[in-house]
Amino acid sequence: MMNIKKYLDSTYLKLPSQSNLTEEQNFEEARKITEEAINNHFYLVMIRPNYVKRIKEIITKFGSEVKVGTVIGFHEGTYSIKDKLTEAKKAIEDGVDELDYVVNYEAFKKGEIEIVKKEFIEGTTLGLNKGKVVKWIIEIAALSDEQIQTICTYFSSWAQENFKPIDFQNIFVKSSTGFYKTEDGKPNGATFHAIEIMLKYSKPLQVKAAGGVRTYDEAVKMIEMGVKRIGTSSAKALSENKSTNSTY
Ligand SMILES: O=C[C@H](O)COP(=O)(O)O
Repeated sequence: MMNIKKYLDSTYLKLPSQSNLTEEQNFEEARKITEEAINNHFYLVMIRPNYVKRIKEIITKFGSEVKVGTVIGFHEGTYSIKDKLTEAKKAIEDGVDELDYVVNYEAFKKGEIEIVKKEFIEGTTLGLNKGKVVKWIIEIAALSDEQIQTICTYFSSWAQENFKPIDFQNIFVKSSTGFYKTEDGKPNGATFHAIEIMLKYSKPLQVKAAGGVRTYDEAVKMIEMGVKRIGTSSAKALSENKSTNSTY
């Protein structure tokens, strides 16, 4: 059995309104997955920006090596570049280790490539200069295969033009937010088909599969394909080789 724990970004991104909880009860859910990540040695916990400071303190208090990641511009990605950078800077001040930006994929689909290029370069530069890992969520369920190929190709070439080869291990293209609303029945998260395209065209960057990964076997297959990180709200079940139906 493969030990998948070091690939897992254990995720809790619901807002209180999405889980019918008070703010403190919602934070409690984030705290629970953090303790679970610490006890099970997962790689990272992925939580909303306003929880970063307190979650980092908990991890530090435990003396654990679990990293803290947060989402920027979540979940539609349409925030301005300025707002994304402001949110990212605050998360860095609060002690975050990894920044998962949502790409302005609506701008990309409208052909406004300069917006996407600017946010990719500025957002990545901010993170790398502070020693952070940076990921760009492209929201594959909103894109055609051709669009996935194109955006991954852009990221690959912008990265090679603007950053050093040593940085490529710290820049990821990530599949999904897990929150995108699709037509009935269509998956809103990572599919093997889309991951294959991402792996092929994002090189030399890394790929993170997130959204709808619900079984150990799916996770292992993606890792064997070349994915370097799995984002999932079912980390514990996956690590124990149990499948789950839990969804956002
Ligand atoms: O970053 C997004 C989540 O990791 C994916 O969510 P999910 O596992 O609940 O579908």
